[in-house]
Amino acid sequence: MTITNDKPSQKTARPVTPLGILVQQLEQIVEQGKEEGISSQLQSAIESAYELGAGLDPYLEQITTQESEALANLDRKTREEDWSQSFSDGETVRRLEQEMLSGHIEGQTLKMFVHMTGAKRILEVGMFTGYSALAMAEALPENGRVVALEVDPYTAQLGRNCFDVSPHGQKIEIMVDSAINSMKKLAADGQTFQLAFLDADKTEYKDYYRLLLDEGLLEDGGYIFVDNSLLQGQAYLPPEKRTLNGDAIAQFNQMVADDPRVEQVLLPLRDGLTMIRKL
Ligand SMILES: C[S@@+](CC[C@H](N)C(=O)[O-])C[C@H]1O[C@@H](n2cnc3c(N)ncnc32)[C@H](O)[C@@H]1O
Repeated sequence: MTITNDKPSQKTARPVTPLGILVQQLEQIVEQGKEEGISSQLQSAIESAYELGAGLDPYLEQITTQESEALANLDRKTREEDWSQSFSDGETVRRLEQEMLSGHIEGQTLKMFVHMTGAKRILEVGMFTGYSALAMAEALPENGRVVALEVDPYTAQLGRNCFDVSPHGQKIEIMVDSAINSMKKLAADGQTFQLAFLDADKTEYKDYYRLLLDEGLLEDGGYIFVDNSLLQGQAYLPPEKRTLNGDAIAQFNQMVADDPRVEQVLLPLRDGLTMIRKL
């Protein structure tokens, strides 16, 4: 059995989703089985399990509407960047990595959600190089707006350069500051949003959620989409297997589940995407 992965972005990116991690582990078990000469029946069973898992993401990529040229360009620029060098050189204020980018499937999902909800004012918390911001902007009408929050000026500028070559880029306004500061400013200005996408500091998700619901940033009937709500499986793995971020996500998920002001569903897409509706 040959294990291949044709997509250049996936060759170098380390797995950051429960499925990606599971597939990597199965790949190691398949190889180990060959070395240790296990029974052909067991070898064949683990190869089938590997095949089932490994085929899913490439298939989703294949049958999902292809991304625009502007999104493909943004993805390429993000992968070309040497993020660890940029951090060592002091260009980025945070340690960033290409794996942070949401990408094709999640971008198309968010774009579809914007069409379905008819949202015109969107708040993105955690922009990075702007893949999700631009994907959502592509679904907005001309008078729609995405306010994208990002603490790192370098990545915000990289995103801005990519937005400027898209016909939808002018719908995106970037605020460079800590997300909490920006959200407080927006609330003080009386700004409201119909849709918010949370994707910044996992340990601050609870604060973003409270600011949206308690400070009036999210309109009644509005939606919050939350990325990484499975956090590589740590949300449901035993507490001793969780990192600080895993703990934060598990607590955040429970807080949302216990909140009678909303209804929600956690979609097992990529690293988990929770859809929350304010009642
Ligand atoms: C996972 S990435 C966002 C990915 C992006 N949504 C996409 O689709 O490509 C998280 C981003 O949030 C930013 N971030 C982290 N903590 C932040 C904070 N406290 N305030 C504002 N931005 C923050 C990071 O600099 C990083 O660029």
